[in-house]
Amino acid sequence: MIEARGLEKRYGDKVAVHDLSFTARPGVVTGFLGPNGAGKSTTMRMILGLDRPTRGEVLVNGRRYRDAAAPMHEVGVMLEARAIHTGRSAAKHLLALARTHGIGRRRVDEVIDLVGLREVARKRAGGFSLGMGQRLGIASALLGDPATLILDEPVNGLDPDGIRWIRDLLRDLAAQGRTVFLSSHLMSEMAMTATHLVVVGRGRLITETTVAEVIASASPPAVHVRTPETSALRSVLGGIDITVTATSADTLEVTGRTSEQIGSLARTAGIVLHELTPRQVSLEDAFMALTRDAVEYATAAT
Ligand SMILES: Nc1ncnc2c1ncn2[C@@H]1O[C@H](COP(=O)(O)OP(=O)(O)OP(=O)(O)O)[C@@H](O)[C@H]1O
Repeated sequence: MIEARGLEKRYGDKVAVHDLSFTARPGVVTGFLGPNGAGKSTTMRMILGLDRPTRGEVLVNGRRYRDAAAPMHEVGVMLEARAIHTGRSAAKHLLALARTHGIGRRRVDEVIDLVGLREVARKRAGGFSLGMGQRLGIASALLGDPATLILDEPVNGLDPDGIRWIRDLLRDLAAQGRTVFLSSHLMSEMAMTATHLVVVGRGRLITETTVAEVIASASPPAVHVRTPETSALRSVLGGIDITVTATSADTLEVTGRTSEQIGSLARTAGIVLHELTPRQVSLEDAFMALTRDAVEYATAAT
């Protein structure tokens, strides 16, 4: 469990984080989402005691991280994925880390298998691809079998296979009752891994919500319709709760009716349809709308 209460961080005149309160609970993957410069890294550093809050506090499993007796067993950390410049093999790197924390060789083997690095475990980690480096970073975070995981941009630069792998792994870890907290500035990536969201903009909390709620509150999905009879279709698609926009001579974007409803209406009126496609809500758009509002609010308030 991670609990931030009234967190604030100033660098001189610059307020990087302002009165930030949120909770990341065990058993769920919580995404920490915000555009560049929103204060995510600063908040993560404060969670880990690497930066001292100007005001407020943040507790991990009920106490300050720096007061933890065995930090690696409490919190697994991967801060911003960076290339690992090490001449050591992945296995040796993990073993060295394990030794300094009183963790046995068997656990090293376990995490190597868990992150799928068995085949390259004896190769020099310095030559790893970004994806392999991410896996090694996650293996290091998992070494102490921690109750809480904090990962900064873990999906950054991964290919679709890597994203799926990390999503499944993080969901499994949460299902085991762990707290999983990860940051990203990309809503679409976050929607694939997290279920809960803490959204920040300009150092302030915008909302604590769920991915499902963001999708539901986004502007209603449109249906893309292609027909040689646009004016006939327009006339049967009347109603105050419906909007029909022509996007070309033979295509319409319709909101307020499902594709099933449009198809049935067209059939009843004997109108030929060449295409009928429900559009996915753009999560990136929903996120932009959320953060844009906060920026406007901040501007209006000052
Ligand atoms: N040491 C520092 N001194 C002065 N300003 C800082 C310092 N660290 C961060 N900031 C500022 O605080 C704000 C928040 O930065 P932070 O790196 O926490 O954001 P972020 O959400 O992690 O962004 P990104 O996704 O780009 O890493 C930014 O405006 C940044 O320029």
